[in-house]
Amino acid sequence: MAIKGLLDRFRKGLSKTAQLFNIRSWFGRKVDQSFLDDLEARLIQADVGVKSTQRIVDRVREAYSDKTADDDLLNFVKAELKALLVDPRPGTLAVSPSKPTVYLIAGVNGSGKTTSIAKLAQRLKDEGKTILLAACDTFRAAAADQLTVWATRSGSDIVKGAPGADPASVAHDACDRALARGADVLIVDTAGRLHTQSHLMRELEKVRGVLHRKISGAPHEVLLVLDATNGQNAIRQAEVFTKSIGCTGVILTKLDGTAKGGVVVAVRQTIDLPVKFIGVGEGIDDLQPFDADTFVESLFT
Ligand SMILES: Nc1nc2c(ncn2[C@@H]2O[C@H](COP(=O)(O)OP(=O)(O)OP(=O)(O)O)[C@@H](O)[C@H]2O)c(=O)[nH]1
Repeated sequence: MAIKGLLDRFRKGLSKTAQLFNIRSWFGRKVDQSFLDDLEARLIQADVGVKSTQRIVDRVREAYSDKTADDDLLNFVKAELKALLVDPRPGTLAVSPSKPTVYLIAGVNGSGKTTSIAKLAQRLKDEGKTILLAACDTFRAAAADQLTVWATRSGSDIVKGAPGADPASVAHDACDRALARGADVLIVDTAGRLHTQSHLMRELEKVRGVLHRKISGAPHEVLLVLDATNGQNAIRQAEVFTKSIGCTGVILTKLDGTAKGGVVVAVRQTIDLPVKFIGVGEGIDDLQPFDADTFVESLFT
């Protein structure tokens, strides 16, 4: 997508957070304690996180005390946010040298997992790849049906088990089919789980184990789907999942529905996971690769 188109899509999707960050409306104000308090409150409200907020406010205090807020200060705040988002790791998804590349997708119910898998499948399909979906959420009866609808729409193949079947055995069958058919990518959907349900965590570890045994280097990414509207709670979920299954990246959904867009900074700073994709709407094109520059620019329109 052209840079301009991407920026527009980000802007539209992030407009709620951008309303909080309307520093332009503060132009002409003196940078005094009341200004710094306002800035702090906005950053906290946007769920940037306490530590990162403090760092930004301190840096603004050092550089701008008793000056007047202007474009220069705005650019300074943007640069501070970008610095907090710098990530040396590649933003793109890992690709295995041999077929199939396996992506394991996890996240609590309602986080936007199924929708994100559908959007990801469509994206990879558009790149000319063949996709196999594995419906390993056998816990929730409707999950496989939902995934089947999306598989049909994106023209992807799907492996599913009977309701209540062992998810690890579905994963096993999916690996066999992906290998037999030479699929480029195997995307594995898993049950949504709450961190209090340790048996479900163990189940996820079991699925991971099957993928690892069946396919060289798999899973090549373990992507955690987090709902941005949960703000700091999403961070706590991420800590639990990462401990259990070693996530490699985050898909942060529903940024369009929240002013808590600052949670992107918290994900990077608190749990040290790269945000790989962000969801900025319900449409099939609304899963976008995360780009720190475009993200920050979209917050200050
Ligand atoms: N506005 C908006 N809605 C989204 C986004 N991603 C997902 N949704 C919506 O969130 C709701 C839940 O999404 P699902 O994909 O069903 O969530 P899930 O995690 O698979 O949940 P279960 O199927 O219950 O396990 C749906 O109504 C989606 O359309 C997004 O980026 N923006």
